[in-house]
Amino acid sequence: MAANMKEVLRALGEDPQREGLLSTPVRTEKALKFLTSGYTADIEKIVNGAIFNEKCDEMVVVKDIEFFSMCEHHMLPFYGKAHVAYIPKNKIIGLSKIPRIVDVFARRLQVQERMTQQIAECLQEVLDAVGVGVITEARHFCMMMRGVEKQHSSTTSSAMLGAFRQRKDSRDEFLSHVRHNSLI
Ligand SMILES: Nc1nc2c(ncn2[C@@H]2O[C@H](COP(=O)(O)OP(=O)(O)OP(=O)(O)O)[C@@H](O)[C@H]2O)c(=O)[nH]1
Ligand SMILES: [Zn+2]
Repeated sequence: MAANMKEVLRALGEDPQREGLLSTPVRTEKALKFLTSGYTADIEKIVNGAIFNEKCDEMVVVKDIEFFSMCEHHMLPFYGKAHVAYIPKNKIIGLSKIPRIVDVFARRLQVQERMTQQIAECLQEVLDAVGVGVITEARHFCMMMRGVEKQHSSTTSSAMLGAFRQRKDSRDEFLSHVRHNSLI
């Protein structure tokens, strides 16, 4: 990857041998590998057995989870917040695992819609929940720095599974949590 980055620098009209760029191909490779590390993540390892039997069937919401992803069309960042909810079937997940799962699917070349769906499907598979809902809100650099150059537009995408798809009251409860300012 680093060798190819050298060629990219040359194609840009740069001199890869100048001092400031000498380590750039290696740095870029490292950065890109980190930003796409979700491809090699192991969900089982990440969840690490943190699934607990608990007599609980009320909605759990973890909101305002920041994420950074890369659009697969331009390889430019899109970033924002994910809001995740589930209704347990007497099985709950360690709370920190939810942002970890968000990162697994954010750290890839993505479209926002697919990322949102993948987060929901992964949680559903891990938890066998009554329902899972995911809403993401993001700003896309490919729409800001270039192209249509809109600085203020944001994109919302959602994936509703199980009860969240079938029942308006569950969806509404989730949406009211997302809309309300934090209590703390
Ligand atoms: N649905 C969706 N589209 C995205 C996402 N990220 C980037 N895009 C869009 O992907 C499209 C690619 O369109 P093309 O016409 O092939 O590419 P382009 O000529 O660079 O398009 P412009 O951005 O309009 O200049 C653009 O409309 C982008 O806004 C995403 O997460 N979801
Ligand atoms: Zn893009």
